[in-house]
Amino acid sequence: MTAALSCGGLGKRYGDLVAVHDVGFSIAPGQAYGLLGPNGAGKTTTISMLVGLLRPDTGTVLVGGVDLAREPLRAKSRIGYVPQEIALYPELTGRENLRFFGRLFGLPRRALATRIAEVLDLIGLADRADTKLGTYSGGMKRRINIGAALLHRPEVLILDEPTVGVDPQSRKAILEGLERLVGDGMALLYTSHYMEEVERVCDRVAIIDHGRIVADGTRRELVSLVGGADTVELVLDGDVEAACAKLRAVEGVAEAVRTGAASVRLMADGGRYLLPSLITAVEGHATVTATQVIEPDLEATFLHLTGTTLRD
Ligand SMILES: Nc1ncnc2c1ncn2[C@@H]1O[C@H](COP(=O)(O)OP(=O)(O)OP(=O)(O)O)[C@@H](O)[C@H]1O
Repeated sequence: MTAALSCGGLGKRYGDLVAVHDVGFSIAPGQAYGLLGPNGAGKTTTISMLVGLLRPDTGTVLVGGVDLAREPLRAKSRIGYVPQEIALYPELTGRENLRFFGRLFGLPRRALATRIAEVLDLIGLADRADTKLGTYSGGMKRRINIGAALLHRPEVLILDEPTVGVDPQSRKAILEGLERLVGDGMALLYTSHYMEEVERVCDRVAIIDHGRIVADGTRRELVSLVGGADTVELVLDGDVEAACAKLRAVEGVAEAVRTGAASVRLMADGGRYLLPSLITAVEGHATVTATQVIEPDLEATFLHLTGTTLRD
């Protein structure tokens, strides 16, 4: 089967900074692929190259087998792109905003009215369609943004952190809407630094850090990379930096990083059995006031592979 979207050897530099290096993956119709990485990892730069907004220094992008560099219009017509920034008209209603974008895509007037009604249903905003956009919450505006990207029935939908700054109700509507689209055969590229969303929406995930894909696979494949290691979170009272150094030296501890003024997160094989040793190790520097042991998930995989947390 021809991939809905594939790329290989993608690279981009900004002066001396390597923003993206040798990124490649392939997404089948009906598959949701996640790019998971912290701010600055290179997600937006990668997406900008995939949608034809930024010319790659190296590599190729194929949309449904069509080469983006050779046939940009044909390739782009198959993509729906939802950027991070919202660019809509506050004085127009939700429906009028969609109409504006539909005309921009050159969709015929009559077909457009029907399509707008379908899209409004899909994004769960049919009942608010005729009120001015200026009265919408951030999450509702984001849903209109997603609707605009769907009007021309793209085969691939690319979303750049679609739930940042979004209220819980809209977040739920967005995630459910995306799951329905994927169920109907759309290919999805979803970027986020929210591990729970990527775990929920995506069949396959690439972990991206400093512009490189450090691992990719199904959730299960990625989590198995951590082996049996648990994540242990400690809240400490005292000299946290010195305590962190002591924790790193405890046998069985793979990494220990500070995650806040008084908190440390570490990875350890059989972490739950190490708690007494951890508490003893920090004695003289700090007291452990709370502990939590978490079994491996994508966040743990990320920490294991990169030595940093997703949100620092
Ligand atoms: N136009 C630019 N000029 C110079 N450096 C840039 C430019 N755009 C991005 N960068 C740098 O490239 C790196 C990757 O940025 P990018 O925006 O792709 O990351 P990201 O993972 O999307 O993060 P965010 O979620 O914050 O957008 C960062 O170090 C960023 O500062």
